[in-house]
Amino acid sequence: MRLDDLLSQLPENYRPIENHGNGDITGLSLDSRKIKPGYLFAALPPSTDSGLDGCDFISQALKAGAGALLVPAGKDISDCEPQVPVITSPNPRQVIALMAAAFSAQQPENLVAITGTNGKTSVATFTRQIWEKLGHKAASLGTLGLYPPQPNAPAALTTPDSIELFTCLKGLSEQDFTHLALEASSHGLDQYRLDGLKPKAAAFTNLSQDHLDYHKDMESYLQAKLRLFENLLPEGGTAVLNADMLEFDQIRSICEKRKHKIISYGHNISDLQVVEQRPTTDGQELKLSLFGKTTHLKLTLTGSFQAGNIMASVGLALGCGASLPAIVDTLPKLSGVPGRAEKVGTSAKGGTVYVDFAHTPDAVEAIINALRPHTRKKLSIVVGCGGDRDPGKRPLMGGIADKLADRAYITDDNPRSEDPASIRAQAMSAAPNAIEVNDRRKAIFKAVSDLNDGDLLIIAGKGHESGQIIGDKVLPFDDRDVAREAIAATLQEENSGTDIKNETGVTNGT
Ligand SMILES: CC(=O)N[C@H]1[C@@H](OP(=O)(O)OP(=O)(O)OC[C@H]2O[C@@H](n3ccc(=O)[nH]c3=O)[C@H](O)[C@@H]2O)O[C@H](CO)[C@@H](O)[C@@H]1O[C@H](C)C(=O)N[C@@H](C)C(=O)N[C@H](CCC(=O)O)C(=O)O
Repeated sequence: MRLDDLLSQLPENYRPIENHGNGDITGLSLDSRKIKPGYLFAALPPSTDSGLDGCDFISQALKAGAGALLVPAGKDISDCEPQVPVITSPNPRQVIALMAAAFSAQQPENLVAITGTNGKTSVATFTRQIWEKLGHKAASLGTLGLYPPQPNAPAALTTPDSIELFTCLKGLSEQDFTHLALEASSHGLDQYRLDGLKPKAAAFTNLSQDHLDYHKDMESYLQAKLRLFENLLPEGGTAVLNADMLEFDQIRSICEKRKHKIISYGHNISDLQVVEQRPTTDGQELKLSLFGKTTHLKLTLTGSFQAGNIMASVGLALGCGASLPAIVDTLPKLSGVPGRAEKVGTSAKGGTVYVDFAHTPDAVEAIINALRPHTRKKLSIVVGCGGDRDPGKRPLMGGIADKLADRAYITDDNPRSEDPASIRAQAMSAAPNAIEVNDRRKAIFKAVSDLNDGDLLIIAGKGHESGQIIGDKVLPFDDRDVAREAIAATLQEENSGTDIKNETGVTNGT
């Protein structure tokens, strides 16, 4: 594609301010290591103080055959002596996303995006399942990757970078996927990774403290998420908003100004209202008011918060034109999301073990409250906090676990480059009754071995993840596998009479 043709497809007010020359563009990349001959290289400024500057890789990109450059306006790159067209923009991140969307050209026709601190993965998964059950070819993309899996699918990030994202959307369209539910992380929205997306509907699940290492304060975090409704969802698109959120009125008024159709949901009075919830042994029974009409429903999903997630998915499916009765018919058949309130087994003495991805104060509180009705006896939780991430969360998470659970075990999550003992100490500072265990595996073994008949254990933090990040290494670690091993050990202990508690290595506790 000719560079000028590509640029002419961008909205007028987003076109780069300078354009020196023209040429054929064979592809786009924001990573010099992925440049092939004829590609345009977008040299992006760092997104954080410790990030790298893409302009430092221009020479490398030119050596690899870059056919054009996109650089930040005002940046002097004369040292690199580029002999290719150079375009400049005050916001190259946004411009490369819009270019990626124009270059890839195709997106599934029914595309929805979900933002919010918690629940994005569940809502994306349930929305995909609803569509599948209605007979559509549907996919979901987010923290769990692309489902159904496809070759060359984006990996690693919840919201992939713009080039991976739009290449993926094109691939899905070419394979006749008509529906896609996409998670929109606050990093992704803030870094314009999704600009150029054409969603029909967007949902805001909730807002609580997370990612303040990046966004600095809650207002900036909220503003990043609001970009989905203010900048990406087109006029007339459907905004699915959680009426239980403190920020509901603020978000609703933004959506009204943008002339979005609004569908509210939640426990408060709303279009898709959860009026009553009753936990059952294998799920829950709901009394709903759907646009004023009372409806009773049985879900095979554990966890009271799943009712809200289901309502968000109903709103998104409505926003893409499905009929309410048809959607409601699919709901009893929806299945849970891996690593989200996932039941992994029962210990020898009869305690049930769940794994959940909860890694924010709010999510820890929500999962405890959601699973509490499912136990007749004691509820325990294993929890840890990530290194190199918002340290303000640590005492909050420790405090909530200590206060709401009958037994809290504080251990390591992904310590990354930080000293795990120091992270645990910050969580323990607000958790006077918690038990500190200096190794996640040992903590899970101890918590499982402490379970008695009717108890319930939540292993929080890592959900579906299959690795633990220690230093710069990702070591194999899946909470579900470790929990199953620990459960097997209790059965073995019961059969052989050995005491595995002596092998749990608890270093300190109160
Ligand atoms: C903090 C953050 O979000 N950083 C993202 C940001 O990186 P950055 O631009 O600041 O810095 P950099 O990656 O060090 O490099 C700068 C530029 O130089 C380029 N480069 C770098 C090296 C090289 O040899 N050649 C080269 O061209 C890079 O491609 C990049 O364009 O832009 C990059 C390109 O899009 C992202 O890959 C990178 O995500 C990093 C890997 C990351 O870990 N992000 C996490 C925090 C994230 O985005 N998480 C969210 C939320 C998850 C959740 O909700 O829990 C997500 O959506 O996953």
